[in-house]
Order: sequence, then C-alpha cells, then structure tokens
Amino acid sequence: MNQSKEQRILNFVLQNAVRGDPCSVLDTIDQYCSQKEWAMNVGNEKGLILDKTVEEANPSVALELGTYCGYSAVRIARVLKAGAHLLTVEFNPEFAAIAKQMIEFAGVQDKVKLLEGPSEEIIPQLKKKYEVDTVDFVFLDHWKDRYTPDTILLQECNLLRKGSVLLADNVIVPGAPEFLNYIRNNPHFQCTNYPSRLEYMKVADAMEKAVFLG
Ligand SMILES: O=c1[nH]cnc2c(O)c(F)c(-c3ccc(F)cc3)cc12
Ligand SMILES: [Mg+2]
Repeated sequence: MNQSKEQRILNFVLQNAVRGDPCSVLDTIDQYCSQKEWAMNVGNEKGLILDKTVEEANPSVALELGTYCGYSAVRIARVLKAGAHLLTVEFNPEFAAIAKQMIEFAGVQDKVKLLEGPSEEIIPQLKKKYEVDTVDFVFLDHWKDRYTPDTILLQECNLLRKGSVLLADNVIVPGAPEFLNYIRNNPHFQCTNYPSRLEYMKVADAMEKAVFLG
C-alpha cells in the first residue's frame, strides 16, 4: 500500500533530524516541504509569529486545534515554560498517528497531550475529562469553518479568562472571512492582524491574534 505524504514527511524526519532536538525536527520538515512536497504546516515564517505570540502569552495551558503532523505542536512545546503543557486536537486518525511519532521523536511528549476527535466534542470535555480550568493560549489551525463555532464554544464552556490569547492561521488563504467578521466586531476581543506568507509559497497569508477581554 503506497505511503501517504504525511508518512513520507515523518520518515524524512526520522532519517534526517536529530532525535530529541525540536529545532532540528522543524528545520527538517521545512526542508522537505519546501523542496519536495508542499504540506500545510504553519512553516517558518508564520512560525516566527507563532513563537513570539506564545512567548508573550507565556501560557501554563495552551490549546491547539488542528495538529496535522505535529509541526506546530513541536514549535509551541519547545517554547513553553517548565510545567506548562499543550493540548492538541486532531480529528483525522492518520494525522494523529503521524503527529504522535513526530512529537515523541522531537522529545516534547511530556509537554504535549494529543487528543484525537472532533474539536466540537473535545472542547466541552476539557474541564472535566482533561482537568483544564481555563486556557491561556489557543492556536486555531484546523478547518476554517470551525474557527467561529469553536471560539463561541470556548466561551460557552468558560474556558477563556481575561487575557487569554487566540491566534488563528490562514485568515487570508484558504481564508476565514466569517471568523474575521465575528472576532473583529466582538467587543470582548482585541484583535491584531499579522500579514505573512503562505507556508513554503510566495503567496500572501496572515494570522489574526485576538485577546479575550473578559
Ligand atoms: O486545512 C487547513 N488546515 C490548517 N491549515 C491549513 C493551511 O495552513 C493551509 F495553507 C491550507 C491550504 C490548503 C490548500 C491551499 F491551496 C492553500 C492553503 C489548508 C489548511
Ligand atoms: Mg494552517
């Protein structure tokens, strides 16, 4: 049975990156996806915006919606303070299996909990099943049509606190116009746009940061 693109990316990492070195894993994925096969990792340019946003938020509890191969989970986990952790949600079982191996190879498995299933099912379980009080940082990088309903669900589940930071990928390409309209016109959020480039392409994209005001 021929391999998936995601399996080829993982194999390239296992053969070329340094086990236990998250930066080497990120660089190796970026090398493969810029030279051999495009894939929807946040990439290094938008990744730098992600790094800065996470460092500024300095979260104890971070949530990622859309794990894919684990690139941004490794990226986020590598900058988390001691004792902090990332919960990452992936509904595609094949992607989740790849991401689990990627996260373990990078050596950040003690900081990352991978939750397999649809975000709309997992978010309401975070408090009771996963012992979350509130989340300090959320990276939205899953299906664009879920950005708004999941942001509403996070509020309904009382998972945001004053100062919680949301960062959404791809608000230009593929685009999340309905989310931008919702969040920019919502008085409970303070929004900032970060123009960038689509991963591995000379195409404009952007990230949107939204700080919850309580
Ligand atoms: O579905 C997605 N989930 C999360 N992130 C994505 C992304 O960063 C993309 F670039 C893209 C993308 C896919 C095909 C294109 F032609 C352009 C962007 C998709 C996703
Ligand atoms: Mg993305």
